[in-house]
Amino acid sequence: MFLEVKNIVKSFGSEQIIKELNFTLNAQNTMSILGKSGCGKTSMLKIIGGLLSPDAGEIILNGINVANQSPKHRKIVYLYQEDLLFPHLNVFENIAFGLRLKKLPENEIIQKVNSIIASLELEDQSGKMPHQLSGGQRQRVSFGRAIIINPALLLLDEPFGSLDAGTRQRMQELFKKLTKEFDITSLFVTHDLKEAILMGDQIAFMQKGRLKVYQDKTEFINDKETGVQDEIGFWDGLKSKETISKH
Ligand SMILES: Nc1ncnc2c1ncn2[C@@H]1O[C@H](COP(=O)(O)OP(=O)(O)OP(=O)(O)O)[C@@H](O)[C@H]1O
Repeated sequence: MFLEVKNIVKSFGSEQIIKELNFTLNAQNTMSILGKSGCGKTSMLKIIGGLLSPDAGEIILNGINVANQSPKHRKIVYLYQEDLLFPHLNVFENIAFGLRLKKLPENEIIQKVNSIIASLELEDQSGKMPHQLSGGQRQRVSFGRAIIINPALLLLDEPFGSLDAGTRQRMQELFKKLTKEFDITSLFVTHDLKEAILMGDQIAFMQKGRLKVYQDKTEFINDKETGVQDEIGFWDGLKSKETISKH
């Protein structure tokens, strides 16, 4: 198993916000995590990424317990909705940043960055500064910056939350393509039911600090707690009202 999270617990004061977190994830798979506001999703990602210390538990990544390692040693990238691009660097340099830190030869940097820019369909934007880009384009640059350093695990916190429906759909398709192309393993937090189903090889639902991982999408869809049945009921109700009004 590529990622094993074992018995993670976390409290703030008397409030236990993460309760016995246990799950596993195979390499090159995406787990969608759905849950209401305040249920503990961001805290869980921050613990796995090393930005928040758990009170107890283990995070085993590729056979190594990283729970006590600093964030920069974990090879985990945490990407959230408000992407953080360097405002004074253009698209190419924002994406190249991680490689420059590693002091790779210039020709290798150029080749790698241009190849990612092409995969992200950003060829025409390469010289632009972040403030000259649309929200969806900025989000793609963030992906590029994350992917180019080959993270062992990518943590995505509602990455498409601020995008309009059409851009969001294109980003979902692009993300699917890139995860295959770059062998990415990821946890994908979303508030959107459809997105959770589309993006995840596995689906989990968080409620009051407890994570329930489903065996398959059917089990997730049939669980009344997730809200999928209410959604289906809503559309079915609308359809039958239309049928009645047509007659
Ligand atoms: N630094 C902190 N100190 C005290 N309580 C905190 C802290 N950070 C988070 N919490 C609490 O922990 C709980 C979980 O917060 P978290 O941000 O993980 O939720 P979330 O599921 O990501 O919510 P959202 O979907 O709204 O982003 C909330 O009750 C929140 O108030």
